[in-house]
Amino acid sequence: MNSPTSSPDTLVLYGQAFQSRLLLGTARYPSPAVLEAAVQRARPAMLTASLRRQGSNPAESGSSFWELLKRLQVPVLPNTAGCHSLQEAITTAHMAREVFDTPWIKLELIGDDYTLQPDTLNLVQAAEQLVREGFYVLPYCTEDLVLCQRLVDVGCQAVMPWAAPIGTGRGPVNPYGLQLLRERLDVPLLVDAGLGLPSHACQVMEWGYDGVLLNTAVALATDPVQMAGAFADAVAAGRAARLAGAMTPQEAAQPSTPVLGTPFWHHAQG
Ligand SMILES: CC(=O)[C@@H](O)[C@H](O)COP(=O)(O)O
Repeated sequence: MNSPTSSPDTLVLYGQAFQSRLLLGTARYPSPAVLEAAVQRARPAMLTASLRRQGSNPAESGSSFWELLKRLQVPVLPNTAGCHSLQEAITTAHMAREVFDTPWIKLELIGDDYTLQPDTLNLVQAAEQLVREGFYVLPYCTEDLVLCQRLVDVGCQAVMPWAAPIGTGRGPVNPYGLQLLRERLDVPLLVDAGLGLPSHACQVMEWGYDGVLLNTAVALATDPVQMAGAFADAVAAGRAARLAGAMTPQEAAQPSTPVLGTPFWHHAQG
């Protein structure tokens, strides 16, 4: 984490600036060594960690996973993965704040076990309570515009819609909905879950998303370290393209090499 003014194009969430726009999950890697190498390659803004899934207390020494997290020196974003009720998510967030000594929480409240779709009916209430308690809440949600607007209304300074169900790697299944959401909401938006290829990440960044959070596509790649690098490069490329301003697609072919006149195209002529 850096000061908000350290670079001209930083990701700023809850007033804190990050040099990378990629957030990585830490589950399902073949080994701690591979996870470590993947993180070193991608240098993500944050690493998610689940208290419930790791099943041990990071405050206790001797747990190799928690030791590894500390060694990596990447900010940890605890999550409430696996929580199915509002109270369970709130309690897990409280525990995470205590053990990680951080106000950050990725709020995951599962409403359907088959699709792992978030419980959109209770998510807003959970987010509202955690924001009121001083948490920096990053809610995992669907791309529903009204839901995302309500999350912003209750104080979420960033929102994380899915591209597709967690772990499917299908990429953005509702491109129209995700693009519409980007147009309508003026807060940082990060796509969380369902990305399978670096091109998916690049695509959502080109649409103007501020970052992506992913896990499975890197952890289950044949070479997770190389894939971590590919995603980091894709996120940076998509962001650069967004900032560069894409050309407008044309109906008809236009020769890129004019036969006569100047080889330079002046905007005034366009
Ligand atoms: C680990 C984590 O934070 C996941 O909850 C996240 O949603 C990533 O999803 P994928 O595994 O589909 O990338």
